[in-house]
Amino acid sequence: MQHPTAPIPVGVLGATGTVGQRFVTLLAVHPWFVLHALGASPRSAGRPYAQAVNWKQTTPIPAAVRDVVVRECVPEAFRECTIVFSGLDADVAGDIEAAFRAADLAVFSNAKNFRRDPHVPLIVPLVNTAHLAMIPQQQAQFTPPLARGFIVTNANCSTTGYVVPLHALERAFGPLEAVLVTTLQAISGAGYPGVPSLDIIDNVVPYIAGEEEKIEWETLKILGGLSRADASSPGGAGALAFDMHAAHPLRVSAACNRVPVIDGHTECVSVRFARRPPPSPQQVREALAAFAPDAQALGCPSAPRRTIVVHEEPDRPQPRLDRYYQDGAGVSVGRVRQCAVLDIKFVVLANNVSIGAATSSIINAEVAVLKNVVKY
Ligand SMILES: NC(=O)C1=CN([C@@H]2O[C@H](COP(=O)(O)OP(=O)(O)OC[C@H]3O[C@@H](n4cnc5c(N)ncnc54)[C@H](OP(=O)(O)O)[C@@H]3O)[C@@H](O)[C@H]2O)C=CC1
Ligand SMILES: N[C@@H](CC(=O)OP(=O)(O)O)C(=O)O
Repeated sequence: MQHPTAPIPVGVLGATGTVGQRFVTLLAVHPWFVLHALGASPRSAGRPYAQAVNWKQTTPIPAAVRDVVVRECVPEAFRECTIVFSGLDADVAGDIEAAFRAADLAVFSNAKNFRRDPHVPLIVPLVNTAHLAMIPQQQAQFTPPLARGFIVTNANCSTTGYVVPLHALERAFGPLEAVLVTTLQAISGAGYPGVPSLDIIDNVVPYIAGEEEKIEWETLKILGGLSRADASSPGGAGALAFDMHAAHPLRVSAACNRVPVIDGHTECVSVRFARRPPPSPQQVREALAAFAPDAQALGCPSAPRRTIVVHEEPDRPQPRLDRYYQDGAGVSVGRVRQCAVLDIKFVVLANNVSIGAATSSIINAEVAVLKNVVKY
C-alpha cells in the first residue's frame, strides 16, 4: 500500500461542535491530512474559529486554526478539499452531506442520516473496512456517475465500542447467535450542552431516544457481509448488498442508560455462540487480546497499535482510568466470565468522542486513501 507523498487537503463540517472539536484537534497533527477549511452554522460562519467555537478540549485550540474564518457548509466553500469530515447536527447533516457528495467530494460522516442507506457503508474501522467495496456502486447511482464523491458513515458510539470485541470473537470462534448489551453512556454523547445538570447529577436516566433501535440494527449491518444479488434482484445480477448477518441470524437486544460520566461509554455484554461447545472464558480472553484489525495491518497512522486490552483486575475497565487507552482509539474489556443464561459475559469501555466518533472517521478515511477509494 502506497502512503500519500503530499498533504491531502481536508475540511471539517460542524467544526465547532463536540465531535468537530475532536476532529480539529486530531487533524491539526495528522501526518497526511492538512486542515484547509472549517464549516459550521450560519451563526458561526464569517467569524474566526477561536471566536466562533466554545472550546471544550483539554488541549488549546491548535494555533494553525485559531484565526481561520469559519465557512458556511456549502460545497463551493470547500472546493479545494479532497475529503470532508462531518460532525454536523443530524437535523441538517442529511441535506448538507448529500450536496457535498453531489459536488464530488468524499464525505466521512458521524451523523446517523445515511447509516441505513443501502449504498452507504456503515464502517467501524477496526471491524468492517471491506464494506468500502460498496463505493463504486454508490457512485454509479448518479447520472453521470460520480468520479470521486461518496459518503461513508461511522456508527453510533455505543455500537462502535462493542462491535469491536464481537467481531474479534466471530473471527476466532465463528458466528454469534445472540447478544444482550446494557449501556452506561457518558454525557458527552449528547453533544454540548447536552443533558441538563439537574437531570444527570446524582442520577441515572434509563432512556436515550432512538439509541436501542440504532444499536440493534447497526450491529447487523456492520457484522454482516456483502453479498452479490442474482438476476431477480431489483439491482440486477451482480449488484452488491449488505447481507445483515443473514447467513447466521443474530438476535441483538440493547438497553441504554445515561450516567453521570463525562467521556467513555461502558457496556455490559452477554453473548451466545453458534458453535457448541462455546469457547471458555480463557479462550475468549486470549482471542480478544490477540485481535489485530486490517486497519492496523495496512499501517493506518491513527489505528491503535493494540486494539483490545483485556483487564484481569476484577474492577476494570472504568471510564476515568481507561478512556484514553491508545489515545482513545482502543477498546478496553474486562470481567470476562461465564454467563448462566447465554455463554460468556464481559464489560467493554470505549471513548465515545474518539473511537466512537472522530477517530473512527479519520481511520476510515486513511483506509480509503490506502485502498485508492479516495482519489487525490
Ligand atoms: N457526541 C458524540 O459522542 C457523538 C456524536 N455523534 C454524531 O455526530 C454529530 C455531531 O455531534 P456533536 O458534536 O455531539 O453535536 P454538537 O451539537 O456539539 O455540534 C453540532 C455542529 O453542527 C453545526 N450546525 C448546527 N446547525 C447547523 C447548520 N444549520 N448548518 C451547518 N452547521 C450546523 C454546529 O455549528 P454551530 O456551533 O455554529 O451551531 C456544530 O458545529 C451528530 O450527528 C451526532 O449524533 C456520533 C458519535 C458520537
Ligand atoms: N446517541 C449517542 C451519540 C451518538 O452517537 O448518536 P448518533 O447515533 O446519532 O450518532 C449518545 O447519546 O451517547
